[in-house]
Amino acid sequence: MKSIYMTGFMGAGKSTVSRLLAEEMGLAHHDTDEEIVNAAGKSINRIFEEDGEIVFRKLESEILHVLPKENAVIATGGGIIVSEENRIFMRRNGIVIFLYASIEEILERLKEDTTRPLLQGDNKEKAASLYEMRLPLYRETADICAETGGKQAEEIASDIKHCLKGAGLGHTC
Ligand SMILES: Nc1ncnc2c1ncn2[C@@H]1O[C@H](COP(=O)(O)OP(=O)(O)OP(=O)(O)O)[C@@H](O)[C@H]1O
Ligand SMILES: O=C(O)C1=C[C@@H](O)[C@@H](O)[C@H](O)C1
Ligand SMILES: [Mg+2]
Repeated sequence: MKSIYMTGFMGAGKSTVSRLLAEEMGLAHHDTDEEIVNAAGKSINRIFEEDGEIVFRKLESEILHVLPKENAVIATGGGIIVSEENRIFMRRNGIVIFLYASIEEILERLKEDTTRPLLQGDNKEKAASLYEMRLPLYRETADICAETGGKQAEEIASDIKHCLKGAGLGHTC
């Protein structure tokens, strides 16, 4: 089958849910953020600090293009959809699943997190404006939208699997 690209804002649960979904469906699992860290040999924070976001985005797009286009579940980074070329690539080559969580839920999930450079500092307005700017891009790129609020990762993975099996594409949220 075509690979599954999981998209959504930071903290939506892409890394967590994609791993479970891959296990449940017997597919390979990849995470663009992990691949970037491995390729660069340093953390995302350090890439942003030492090389800048533009270099990070270039690596992210390169990695997206070389990951398997079949039989894999791929967790993407929260900003992958900012590039139109990446959006077109994912739509053309795979099934795109948008994990939706409200900004309140995201800020709650990530309140202790120090690994996401774009959310460092206690600037909720900045996070909310990035979220609002990206929301239409997640929506327009998605084949399936999965609501994550109030659900455990296992339940979300299982909902997605059933949706895919029933070919119930086209959910909105
Ligand atoms: N459904 C959920 N309910 C509550 N917490 C969750 C849920 N899914 C994930 N989390 C928690 O939220 C945090 C972020 O999850 P995860 O790393 O999977 O997000 P992500 O979408 O991959 O983020 P990023 O875009 O930054 O890579 C983790 O601490 C994880 O345990
Ligand atoms: O939303 C974003 O722009 C990001 C999300 C993370 O997955 C990482 O890719 C990085 O922290 C940037
Ligand atoms: Mg992740």
